[in-house]
Formats: sequence, C-alpha cells, structure tokens
Amino acid sequence: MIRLEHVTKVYGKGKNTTPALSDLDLSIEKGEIFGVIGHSGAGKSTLIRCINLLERPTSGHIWIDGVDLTKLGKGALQARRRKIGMIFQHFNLLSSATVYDNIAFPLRLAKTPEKNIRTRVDELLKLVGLEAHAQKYPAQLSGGQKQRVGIARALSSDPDVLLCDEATSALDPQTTDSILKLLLDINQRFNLTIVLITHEMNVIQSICDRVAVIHQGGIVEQGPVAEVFLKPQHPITRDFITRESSHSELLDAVLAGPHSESSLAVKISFLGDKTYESIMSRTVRETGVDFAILQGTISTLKSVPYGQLIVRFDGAPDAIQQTLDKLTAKGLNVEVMES
Ligand SMILES: Nc1ncnc2c1ncn2[C@@H]1O[C@H](COP(=O)(O)OP(=O)(O)OP(=O)(O)O)[C@@H](O)[C@H]1O
Repeated sequence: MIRLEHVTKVYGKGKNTTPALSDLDLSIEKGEIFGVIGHSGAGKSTLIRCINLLERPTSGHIWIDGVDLTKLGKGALQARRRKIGMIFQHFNLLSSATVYDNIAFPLRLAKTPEKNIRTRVDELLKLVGLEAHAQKYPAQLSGGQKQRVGIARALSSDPDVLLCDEATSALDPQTTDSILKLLLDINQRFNLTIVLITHEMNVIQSICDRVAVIHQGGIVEQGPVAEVFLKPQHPITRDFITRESSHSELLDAVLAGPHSESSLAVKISFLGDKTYESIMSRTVRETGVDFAILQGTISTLKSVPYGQLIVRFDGAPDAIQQTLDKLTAKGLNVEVMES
C-alpha cells in the first residue's frame, strides 16, 4: 500500500548540508501496524514526514495505492493528504479552540456542512472516550486526553493511513498503554494502516505487526516483530531489545561473578505456546547438565506470549552443546552470552 523507493533526504544547501535519509526503500501493507524504531537523529521524523510529503524527499518516490505522491500537483496532493491522518508527540492542538472545534477543524477546512460535522465529531468523541469533554480547552486536559483529541482529529476525514510521530513519547507508561490500545482498536475496527515511529521497543512490542530499524538514515533490519525479537541481526536492534528485557548492570555482575570453568551462560527465548511447555526441564533430563536461572522474563509481542530466560549451564562441554542443539531443534532461540 505504501512504498518508499530510493528515498534520500538532505537538509540544507551548499556546504551546509545534513543527510537525513539515504537511498531508503520500504514497503508497508494495507491494514498493518508498521513500526520504525531508531535512536535520536537516525531519521525517523524525516521518514514519517516524507510519507505525506510534509517533508519533500531530495530524491526518490513515495507510492501510496499505486500513486506517486512526488508527482502530484498541489490540489491532488492536498486531496490525497486528507486521507492520511497524523498525530504528534506534542499533540499540536489549537489551544484557543475547544475539543469539539479541534476535531471539527479539518472538516471545516474541507467545507463539510455543519450538520455532517456534528454527527462525525460526536462519533469520534465517542470512539476516543471524550464525550464528556467536548467543550473543554486543551489546557484543561491530561496528556492522554490531548492525544485522544489528536487521534479524533486525525480520523475526522476518514483516512486510510494514520501516521504517528512519537505519539506516546510525552506520556507516562500507563497512559501510553491506553493510547496504544486505542490505536490497536482503531486499526482492527477500520482496517486502518498505521505507521508509527518511536525510540521505545515496548511500543513496537505492544502493537506492531512488523518493524524496521533505522540507523544513520537507512533501514538496517526489518521483519515481523516476533522474528526480529527472537533473532535480531543488527547490533542496534540487539541493543534496543536487550535494554527492553532489563539486561541490567546487576545481570552483568551476576554473569561476571563466580562460576566454574565448565559453565556457559545462555539466553533462551520462547514464543507462543512454547512459553508454557516444560522444554527446558525435559531437555536437561535427557542430556544430564545442570542449570542455574540468572534472569527470567515473560511478556507479550502484540498478543503472543514471549519469554526469555538467562541460564548458566554446568556440565561437560559436549553435553552442554547437545543441550543447546536440542533446545534449538525444539524451536527455541538460543544465544550464547559473552561471559
Ligand atoms: N529541518 C532540519 N534542518 C536541518 N537538519 C535537520 C532538520 N530536521 C532534521 N535534521 C537532521 O536530520 C537528521 C535526522 O533527523 P530526524 O529528526 O529525522 O531524526 P529522528 O530519528 O527523528 O531524531 P529524534 O528521535 O531526536 O527526533 C539529524 O541529523 C537532524 O539533525
């Protein structure tokens, strides 16, 4: 549905230029929630703003439903943009307008009759759970409520794509969860394609179907979220995932602590039903190695259970290797740790 082809963006002119995106290709399917994650300055905002041409690429093409946006004239681009909603980290609401008027704003711009506006705004207020706040001003709302207004406003012209620019970065964890749930609900109810950028892996983990990791203006890794979590290939991806799984200094200390020469620290990841099976105990019974649990976590990737166990195996090297092979053959992801 959305395709970025050889997109390059360089800010500035002459000697004073900053490269932001370099020959970037990306495909996003209709109805999916696609996350782009990267560190500060990686090019996330530039990328998402290129999708609706808020930022025009220096070169390359942006295709949406087979139409190259970079080739559209002003009027046609404006019409297409109306079908691409966007929400922002700092909400970008009109402070002097009520919640109702903020949501009505794009409809008034499009010269929609007031009667139709009322029906649509009432629907949207209900959808985002703000029926009781229609006449309030943004300053009277919490961050989460402001973002709900942002979402309602973005949906007012019934878009087929919603772009989310760090939409939860200014919110506390609990409010973040409620906004992510709302986005997931909207995606499922209306088959709306959602593209979000974030620097937080938990956002990707909670609602995304696929993820791309951006670094220095290029995509270094992408795939279904479960696949990328289980087998991260690029060091930047590993870094994001490790931090998310609370790979703490405490764990580093435990890994470096006293242990026998014959032991080996291993990270084992489980997905789906395997999370509940007693694969570990059955395997070590077969191979005769001992193990100590150093850390264990369980969470979900969207709604799929996902577990991670860091253990230290103790036994003959052959028996440990056999254990690792058996765990891998049983579908677990096994990664030997450094110390
Ligand atoms: N308007 C601009 N003019 C000049 N350089 C810019 C502009 N906007 C972004 N850049 C530069 O482009 C690069 C990518 O910036 P971008 O904002 O896209 O990254 P980001 O991943 O969104 O970062 P952050 O998470 O900090 O917002 C950075 O080097 C940044 O300094």
